[in-house]
Amino acid sequence: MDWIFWLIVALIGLFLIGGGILAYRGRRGIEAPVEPEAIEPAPAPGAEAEATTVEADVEVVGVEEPAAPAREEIEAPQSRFARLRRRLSGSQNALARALADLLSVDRIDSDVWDDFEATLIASDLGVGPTTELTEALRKQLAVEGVADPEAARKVLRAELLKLVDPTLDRSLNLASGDDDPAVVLVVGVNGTGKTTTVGKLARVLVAEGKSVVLGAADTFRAAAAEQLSTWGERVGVPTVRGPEGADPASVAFDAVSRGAGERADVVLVDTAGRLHTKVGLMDELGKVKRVVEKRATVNEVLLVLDATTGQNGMMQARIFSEVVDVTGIVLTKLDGSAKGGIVVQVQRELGVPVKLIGLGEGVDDLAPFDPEGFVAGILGE
Ligand SMILES: Nc1nc2c(ncn2[C@@H]2O[C@H](COP(=O)(O)OP(=O)(O)OP(=O)(O)O)[C@@H](O)[C@H]2O)c(=O)[nH]1
Repeated sequence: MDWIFWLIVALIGLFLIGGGILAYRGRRGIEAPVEPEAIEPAPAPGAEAEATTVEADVEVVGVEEPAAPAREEIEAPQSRFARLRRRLSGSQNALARALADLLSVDRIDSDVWDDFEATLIASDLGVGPTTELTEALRKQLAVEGVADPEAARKVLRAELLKLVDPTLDRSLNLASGDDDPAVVLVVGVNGTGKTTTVGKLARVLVAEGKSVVLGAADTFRAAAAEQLSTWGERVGVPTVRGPEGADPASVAFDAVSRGAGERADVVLVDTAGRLHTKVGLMDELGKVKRVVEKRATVNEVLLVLDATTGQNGMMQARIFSEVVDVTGIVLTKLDGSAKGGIVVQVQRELGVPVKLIGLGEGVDDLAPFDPEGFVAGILGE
């Protein structure tokens, strides 16, 4: 009977070992990290040909992963703009000075008007708006006079506001399709503050709870992609970039594909803006837009202009607007410019509103443009 006893012991042993293995495997199954499903964005109809060329053109070498998702509190838009207002009302502001001078004289004779006009032109208001403003003020102040500076100031405020045009829609169009992200192309000459603007804008959007992907399509300068990746890490969003000298359209396409694959809300694409030749620029930016549009709709083309460059900036604005359909202007470095008049001139010439302004090098120094606040700043209020 011994053998029956030993058989029972062996069976119990086997049962216990088998059960242990099963229990261990079961636990591992729950604890094992779930592999993310690879999402391959489906090419848009008709996109295959150019997308294939694009992929053959260049290999996108890296997708910089963000260090950690950042969802910090950022300064409210109104208070960001209030800082600009304070900076504008500083004494270096030519427009503010001209207006203050006008209000301080007892009698406005033709010399005073001539000086006034010259200062307005020097502040980049443009000849047309300068003439309009002077004419309107001459008419109204001839009736009401400047004896009552408060009343005169009111006239000035109203006329300036008319020039800046509070009726324009300055909101960013970030309406995305069901599956596609909203795409914003940021264009402009290098050095105007494009990359910085993309970074600051990403920060604002992330703080609003939006998911963002950055595209470093400024492949001309390796440092530009590096700079954008740094912003991406800082803000906690991925940056899609290619090797130095890669086809910008390819990088832009990949960034938008990645955004679509991840169901991101917005893809911000930083482009290179070398004004080597108008044709070259047209080819480059035209191709970026065309290729991106095979994957998703381009919602906004934001032109970044450096307010300190005055008439040179206006020339750039004209060229870019001929090359690509600009939908909004970002005026940077208004903090360091005595030439706030460029807001009026550039809107007039391009027929496109200033939507955002850069007012410093800090991470929160980008604000939505507010016409009333801007005019108040110019008037030193
Ligand atoms: N004062 C001030 N400086 C700014 C503002 N916006 C950008 N800058 C500075 O302008 C310089 C150029 O900015 P970038 O963002 O590198 O310009 P970019 O157009 O991308 O040029 P590349 O980097 O050459 O492609 C940087 O030193 C920024 O910090 C602003 O609103 N005010």
